[in-house]
Amino acid sequence: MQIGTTLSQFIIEETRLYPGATGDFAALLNDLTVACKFIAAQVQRGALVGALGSAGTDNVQGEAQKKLDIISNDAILHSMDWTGHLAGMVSEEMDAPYVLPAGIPRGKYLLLFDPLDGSSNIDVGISVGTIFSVLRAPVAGRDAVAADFLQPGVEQVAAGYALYGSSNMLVYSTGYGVNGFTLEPSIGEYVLTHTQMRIPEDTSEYAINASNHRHWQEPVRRYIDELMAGRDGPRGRDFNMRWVGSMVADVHRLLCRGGIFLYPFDTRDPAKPGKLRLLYEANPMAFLVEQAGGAASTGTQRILEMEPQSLHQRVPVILGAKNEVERCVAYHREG
Ligand SMILES: O=P(O)(O)OC[C@H]1O[C@](O)(COP(=O)(O)O)[C@@H](O)[C@@H]1O
Ligand SMILES: [Mg+2]
Ligand SMILES: [Mg+2]
Repeated sequence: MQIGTTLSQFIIEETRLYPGATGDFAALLNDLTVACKFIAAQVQRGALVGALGSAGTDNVQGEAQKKLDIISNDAILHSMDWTGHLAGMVSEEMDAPYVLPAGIPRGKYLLLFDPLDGSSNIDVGISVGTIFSVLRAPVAGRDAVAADFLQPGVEQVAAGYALYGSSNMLVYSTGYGVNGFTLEPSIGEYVLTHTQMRIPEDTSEYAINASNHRHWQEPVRRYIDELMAGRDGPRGRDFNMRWVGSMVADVHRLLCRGGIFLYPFDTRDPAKPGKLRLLYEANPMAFLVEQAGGAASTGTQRILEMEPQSLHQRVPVILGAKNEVERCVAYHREG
């Protein structure tokens, strides 16, 4: 019996594809996995270690924070802030860039993350995860400022997520496809289990929070209504719906068996043109989906080409099976 390819081994071998690589990136990713294993352990122990429930505080976006939002945020900050590979970090749970400790060298990478995605699901035992994105610092060796993080998603050096579910997984891409690793608890290592994950161009499964139907714009309403009409409607076949409510789990399903996921523009709050955050959710997931052969759009623009305006900007998200995303985008063009 053999262990298989561990994530550390895979990262180091993949790094050799990049001429002149210093090993900083491999080290960065390895350090991040330590935090993910820690968070996975907290999620698994849940109520036993008092990790469930509300923290009694709000984040910068006015959302109630769960204890695990804060535990996860702190775990990532403190697994990463001593390494010298980073020039800065931003997170969904922090107003401004994290100030790295004094006396630590400033590196060449930026880390952006949603420490616990799907946190409203945490108290009821449903899959949650951590989403991350890595950018190059425009100026290496000094503290990053907020503007340094406002790079379009096409500039991502890597993106990925850890899924805390029925299995604990780590899925990531550096631009050479998407690979998935499962945490083998007996040795505490992520082991390669999902090689070159692909999203088929067509699908019969969609994911959307249908309770917002009345708030959607006409193109999305038309697209979803046609799916729901099934074989009696213009599509002439039936579609199935799945909605976990943790983006990380919904996107993982897409990468495992295909589908389309939508959190579209809606008219509930004019200040929020979408629910999901560009830097912490939309960009990393769009990167993975495109790397797996899918597409990712706001409905009117490729997500990865958006020029971010602010750290906590929200955007509409339509991603997954290429032909379905293109159809939905075409409906937006037709108005
Ligand atoms: O229940 P809603 O309002 O439709 O929102 C669901 C969406 O919100 C999110 O939970 C937002 O993530 P956070 O838990 O990190 O705030 C997504 O994962 C998910 O797709
Ligand atoms: Mg989230
Ligand atoms: Mg979150």
